[in-house]
Amino acid sequence: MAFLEIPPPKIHAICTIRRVYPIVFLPPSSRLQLSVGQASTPKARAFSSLSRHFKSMESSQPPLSSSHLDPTSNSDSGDKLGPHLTVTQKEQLKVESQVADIYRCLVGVPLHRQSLVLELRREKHIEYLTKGLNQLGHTFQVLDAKFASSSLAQFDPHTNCIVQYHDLNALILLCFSRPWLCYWILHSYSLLGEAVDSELEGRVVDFLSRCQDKEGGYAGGPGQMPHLATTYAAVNTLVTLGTESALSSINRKGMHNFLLSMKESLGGFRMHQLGEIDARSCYCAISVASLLNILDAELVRGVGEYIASCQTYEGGIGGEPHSEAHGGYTFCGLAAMILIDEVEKLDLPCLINWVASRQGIELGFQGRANKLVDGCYSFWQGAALALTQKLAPLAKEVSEEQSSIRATRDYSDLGIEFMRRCNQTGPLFHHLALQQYIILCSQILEGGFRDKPDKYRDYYHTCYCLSGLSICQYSCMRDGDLRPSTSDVLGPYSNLLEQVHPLYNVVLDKFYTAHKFFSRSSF
Ligand SMILES: CC(C)=CCC/C(C)=C/CC/C(C)=C/COP(=O)(O)OP(=O)(O)O
Ligand SMILES: [Zn+2]
Repeated sequence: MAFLEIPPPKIHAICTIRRVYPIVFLPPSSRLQLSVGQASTPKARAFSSLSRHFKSMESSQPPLSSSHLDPTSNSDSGDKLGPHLTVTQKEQLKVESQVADIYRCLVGVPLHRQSLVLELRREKHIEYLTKGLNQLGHTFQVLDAKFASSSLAQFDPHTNCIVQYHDLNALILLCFSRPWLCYWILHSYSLLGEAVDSELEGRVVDFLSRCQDKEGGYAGGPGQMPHLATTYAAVNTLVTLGTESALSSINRKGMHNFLLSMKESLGGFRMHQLGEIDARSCYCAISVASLLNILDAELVRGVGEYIASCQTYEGGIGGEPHSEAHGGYTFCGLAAMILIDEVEKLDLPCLINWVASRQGIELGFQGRANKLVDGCYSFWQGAALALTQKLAPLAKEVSEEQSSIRATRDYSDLGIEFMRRCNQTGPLFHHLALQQYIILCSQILEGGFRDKPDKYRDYYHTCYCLSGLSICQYSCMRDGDLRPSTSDVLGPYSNLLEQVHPLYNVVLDKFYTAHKFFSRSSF
């Protein structure tokens, strides 16, 4: 077959596929594409795909899909993929083909040029983020629901309704609230090692103070109802700013009352008054309480049992009991369990097995079985596995004695203690392969990151692709290591980002500052 003529060892040299993957990544659909391609020799084909790739990355516009791979196309060429394939199967083949095209670009590229191709475009990302920050500067008006959505969705100007969205996760979970935009942009900025000036910092603190409900908690905008997800975003933003005025602007007593008022009799938390209860709302509540040093037995009661009841037969965690396992909820459930020190209630080996199996042939993660790869799961799934590296390999039984200790348990140092633990194993995912997906398939050369080839960049994916990249880079750290070794950072070492605290997804140094600040006083 023609595709076999492409020499495989070059890709192998960039990313040694050790565990799940074959020596070289060439998915079956690449055979199809090569067989209908124009170029006549393997080298010519590799170079024509190289230039197509660069063109599409440079324009930052999604490349047009070729009609024979368009899953919605009913033309007879669509049948070349097989007349009996479902829409999802066709979409999967299309993604595999696009990703294969991108990776094939590296075939024959000399090592010193590979490093260029794998470079993190820091300046461009900062430029893209700064554009968003400047909008924040304009008193946040431009980031109201209608405007904020421009990076995620298109609005019909007549009805003011969403007519098209680019990422359902971002859309349904985050509701375009402005604290989320603050968090995505400022956290990305801090991962890149950038600080904001004091004028902008003051505006952000002032704006978030206006989102803070007088009874506690944060809303998506001034005068709106407080919500756990926006509360999480606002608190993480203020911790990321890390100044005295940012940290002291949080009403911790009010926050404790708000979290208690969201608590439901069986242990879970409601997202907002009369809102839904799920693993995500539990994580938001627990993460915020832990960061602010207001976590106590009253807030923790029943959370472990609720989250354990969301773990499915597959091993991952679903939103609610009996829902499908999903990477987003798996991260939330696992992180919350660690923060309340009840991780033994989960079937950990089964969870690890499920998450590790979500890293696919494209080298990135999917969110759930039989769905498409997406750059944002680099964090949700990657961080879940990074968390398990620090846990004892097997779940332990809880004794009666241990559960009685819980009633008087001090939760204030769990985030610190967790980072002191050494890794029990090496990474349980392919950390170099994932970096390859993030840099080559999600990174936009003009700045920002996207879900996958053929999608637009947005701040949500920029935040979670960078967070996932940081998780990968630091996943091999051993006791006493100050920085990751060069062999664990794909591309030039200048790609190295700041380290994140995987339980909260804030930069580690910012976490330490906040921890010290909130340890000083009780609320
Ligand atoms: C802290 C916090 C708010 C965490 C959120 C965690 C998170 C990302 C959850 C995902 C939930 C969900 C319903 C995804 C399905 O989207 P989809 O069907 O568009 O995507 P898929 O095909 O990849 O499953
Ligand atoms: Zn996504």
